[in-house]
Amino acid sequence: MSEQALRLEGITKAYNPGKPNEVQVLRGVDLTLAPGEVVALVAPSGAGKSTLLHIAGLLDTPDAGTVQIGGADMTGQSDRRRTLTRRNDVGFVYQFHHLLPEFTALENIVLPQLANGTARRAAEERARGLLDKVGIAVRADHRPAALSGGEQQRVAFCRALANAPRLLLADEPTGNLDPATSDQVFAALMELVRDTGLAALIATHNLDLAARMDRQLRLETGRLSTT
Ligand SMILES: Nc1ncnc2c1ncn2[C@@H]1O[C@H](COP(=O)(O)OP(=O)(O)OP(=O)(O)O)[C@@H](O)[C@H]1O
Repeated sequence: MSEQALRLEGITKAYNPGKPNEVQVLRGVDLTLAPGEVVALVAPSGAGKSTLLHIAGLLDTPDAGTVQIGGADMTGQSDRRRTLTRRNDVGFVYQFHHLLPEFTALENIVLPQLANGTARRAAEERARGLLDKVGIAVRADHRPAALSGGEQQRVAFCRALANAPRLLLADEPTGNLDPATSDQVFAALMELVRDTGLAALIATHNLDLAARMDRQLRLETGRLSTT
C-alpha cells in the first residue's frame, strides 16, 4: 500500500501559552488522509481551522504531536527540510487568490515550477495543461486584475498544483465567491483533484460543498469528530 498523504497524531497548539491571554486551540487532533481522499473540514469561526491547516502544511509547528507527510515524520526536521517538503509535497489555496498581480495567469503557475528547478518549456506546458483542465486556457495571458473572481481562484488552484504535490490544503477556497460561481469553481477544483489523484483537506463553511467530499470532519473544542 502506498504511504498516507497526511497523518496527524495528537496535535496540540496554544497561542500565548502560560500567559493570561492563552488560547488553547487544538487539544489532540488525529487525522489520516489516504492518497486520493478528499475530506471536508467544517468548523465554527475561530475553532482553529487555519491553525490546523498551517500545522498540516508545515507553516507552523504544533506544541505536541506529530505531522507526517507522505510517510515522512516532520517532527524536529530542519527548516530547510520542512521548506523542501512544503514546496514539493503540499499545495495551498486560500479564500483570496494571492496571485502575483504583475504576472499573467500562466506566469503565476510557471514561477513555482521554475523555483523548483523545472525547465521553462516544461513548466509552461504543464501550466497550459492545468489551465485547460479548469476551463480557462484562453485566459493564460491575462493578469489577475483582468480575470473574474472565479477565474482568479481557478488560476490559484492551478498554481497550488503546479509542482504536482501529494497533498492539497485549502482554506475556504470558494468563500469569496457568489453561490453560483462558488459551485462551478468548486466543481472545477474537484475535477482537478480527482484527475491528479492527490489528497485534499478542504475547510469550508458551506455544508452543501462539504457533502460532496468523501468524508466530513468537524473541528470543535480543539478536537476532530466525524459528522
Ligand atoms: N497569532 C495568534 N495569536 C493569538 N491568538 C491567535 C493567533 N492566531 C489565531 N489565534 C486565535 O486562535 C483561535 C483559532 O484561530 P484560527 O485562525 O485557526 O481559526 P479559524 O477556525 O480558521 O477561524 P475563521 O473560520 O474565523 O477563519 C482564534 O480564537 C484566534 O483568535
